[in-house]
Amino acid sequence: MFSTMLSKNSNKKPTEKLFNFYQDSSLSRMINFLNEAVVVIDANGTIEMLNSTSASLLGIEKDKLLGHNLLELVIDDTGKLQTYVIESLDAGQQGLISSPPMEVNLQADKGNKTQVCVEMSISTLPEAFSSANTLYLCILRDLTLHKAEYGSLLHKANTDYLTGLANRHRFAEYLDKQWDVCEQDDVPLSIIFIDIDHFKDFNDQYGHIAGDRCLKRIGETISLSLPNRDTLAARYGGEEFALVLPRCSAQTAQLLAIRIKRHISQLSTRQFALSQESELTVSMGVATQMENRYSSKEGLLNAADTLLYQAKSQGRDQICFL
Ligand SMILES: Nc1nc2c(ncn2[C@@H]2O[C@H](COP(=O)(O)OP(=O)(O)OP(=O)(O)O)[C@@H](O)[C@H]2O)c(=O)[nH]1
Repeated sequence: MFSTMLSKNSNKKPTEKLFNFYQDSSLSRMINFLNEAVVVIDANGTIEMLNSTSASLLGIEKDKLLGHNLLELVIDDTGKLQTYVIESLDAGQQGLISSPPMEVNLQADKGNKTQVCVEMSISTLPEAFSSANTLYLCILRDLTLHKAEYGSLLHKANTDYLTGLANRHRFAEYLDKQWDVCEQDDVPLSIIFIDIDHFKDFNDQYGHIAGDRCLKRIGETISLSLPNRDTLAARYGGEEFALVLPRCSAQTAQLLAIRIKRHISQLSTRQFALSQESELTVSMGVATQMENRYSSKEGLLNAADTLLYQAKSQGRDQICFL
């Protein structure tokens, strides 16, 4: 599999087996003791030495890698990384270099993994190790675990734990971005606020656990009612939800609000494992930025909030919009 990968990328044969020369060198013996994945390349990127840790990182036997070009293993459609590595190597010919670490995807052959994400740093080896040719030490650090952990932390930082919707932080970030798009492209942007009516009474009557189940179910109902992937639904506060609707006119936002309200009203309290049937209603405020109606995103948010409180003060269970 690895040879197929390489032959796809290059018609070149492995370069003259200079690596045989280095195989028993003290450097080669030394890197084999290291826990870090280390690859030694020449100025063209040809792999002259590597240790077992790097071979196992890529899931490719050492002998198959020796003599091949490290750049052929780099996966980068733009070619920017290859250029960067080549430039670093060229610079290394002029003097000692130590490139800042960069994130690279390398071809691999590990079970069902055909690539591995690593942080690569390149430094020139002192002449004493290099004989006639300049050699470079590439240290590869596996980022797979780090990336998975980062992804999971990012998800947690942006998500409301109870409902799985976006949290307020993510809401603010997304609104910022969409406000800029709305200003630049002169397209509408709508906000919907949704607040459960008399939720304190619900909690008092059925308890907080049932209250949590109710919030979760309403979150799911909102999610399932969203028109497209650009719409962001967030839990804005305790029993309040908020939606950002990019490129969405006032009329479309109002129709969506009506749909969500209908779907929520179809939820029966029996679904929250309660014996008694009682009505669950929400109040909503809908505001749209169009024709520069608001001078800031805060103005837009205030408008949606004021409309929500108008809906509450007019008797709840209704939608207010301009
Ligand atoms: N179960 C549960 N309750 C919550 C959570 N967050 C906030 N609440 C409750 O939501 C209720 C909100 O009460 P209020 O702000 O008085 O609003 P309300 O009773 O819905 O009345 P109106 O909004 O005026 O219709 C409080 O009882 C909070 O304890 C939560 O995560 N879980």
